[in-house]
Amino acid sequence: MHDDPILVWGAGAIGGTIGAFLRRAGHDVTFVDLVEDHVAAIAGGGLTIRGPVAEFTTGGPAFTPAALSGRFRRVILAVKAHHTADAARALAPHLTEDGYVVSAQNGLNELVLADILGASRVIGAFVNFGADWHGPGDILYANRGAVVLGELDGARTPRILALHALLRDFDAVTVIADDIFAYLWGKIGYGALLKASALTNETIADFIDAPALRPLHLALIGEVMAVATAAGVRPIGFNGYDPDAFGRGDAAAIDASIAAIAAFNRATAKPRSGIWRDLAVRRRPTDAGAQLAPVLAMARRHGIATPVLDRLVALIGAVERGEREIGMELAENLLGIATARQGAEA
Ligand SMILES: NC(=O)C1=CN([C@@H]2O[C@H](COP(=O)(O)OP(=O)(O)OC[C@H]3O[C@@H](n4cnc5c(N)ncnc54)[C@H](OP(=O)(O)O)[C@@H]3O)[C@@H](O)[C@H]2O)C=CC1
Ligand SMILES: CC(C)(CO)C(=O)C(=O)O
Repeated sequence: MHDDPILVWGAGAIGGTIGAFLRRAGHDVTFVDLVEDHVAAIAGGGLTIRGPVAEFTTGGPAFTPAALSGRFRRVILAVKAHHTADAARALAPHLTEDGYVVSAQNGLNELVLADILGASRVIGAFVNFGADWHGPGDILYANRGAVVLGELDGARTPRILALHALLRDFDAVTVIADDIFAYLWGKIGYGALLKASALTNETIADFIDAPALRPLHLALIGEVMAVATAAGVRPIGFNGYDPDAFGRGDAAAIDASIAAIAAFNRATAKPRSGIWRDLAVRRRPTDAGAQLAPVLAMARRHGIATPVLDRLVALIGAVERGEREIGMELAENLLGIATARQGAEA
């Protein structure tokens, strides 16, 4: 172990999986998490990765934020979007002036991190592998998926090359992007489908494959693409998702993309999204609103209507507050907004 230590902040499904692989590869990894019994399990050598991709147990120094001391040059942040600002403020004293935080998250958290830590101390990342935290030290690594890194300005710096080499010890096909925001916006479109699927108990694959829901899929992605275009971003696809197909309304290419996304999501041990798991299993607030907040704010700034995304956030909020129950009725409610919108535009 002679490289710079790595701090994983948020050692749940994503942070725990990446950190465990790096630890197994011989890197000096320290873990931070709010969940005390999970921290104790990791510190006691009981961090288990299980599932179809890999099975092993490791461990390493692990602390709650309050118990951590020292400063680090390399931090991997993997908390949910609604915890990003709190985590950034808590980790700031542990980040060296010349260090960086890489956001292994869904959403546009890089913008929040840049505000709090300064843009030069932030590296972007996009992750689409599947994992679930099942209990202290117990993480299901359900499927491999795209892992992409990038400096916010796309530069090929020595630190991005070094981070790339590091993360290839997690997934050998990790790539560096010239425009990481294009990938993050790609995940926002794809993620809108995942969020809508979380209103039901359907698997992601069945939800995406349902012909009756196609107007909803088109409306969700259409709204995201409209905001991305206004923001000057051309989203990039991954793991079957082809945003260009949706952007140009190419029916055959959309069919192929939908089929490929469904196939990708059938080959996983995590058939439902993290948001569904928070709503249905863990019964706690999700980060759906926080992931979409900057997108909806940009839509408002550009005068773009997003009725379907607005209703999606509202319905997830209603489930979080216990006012609505997950079920197909909620997807049909959302579908009604989508078809009304498409009718008005026809
Ligand atoms: N899981 C997946 O398959 C995928 C997840 N993602 C994204 O990855 C990110 C991480 O998600 P995931 O790993 O699933 O989430 P998890 O809830 O499994 O892990 C996050 C961990 O961070 C802890 N935490 C929350 N706030 C803080 C804080 N301020 N300081 C330290 N620890 C904190 C959480 O504790 P507590 O539980 O108490 O909040 C939890 O243990 C999210 O942005 C998610 O959308 C992206 C692709 C796939
Ligand atoms: C479903 C998954 C793993 C992406 O494939 C995801 O991003 C999530 O659970 O939020």
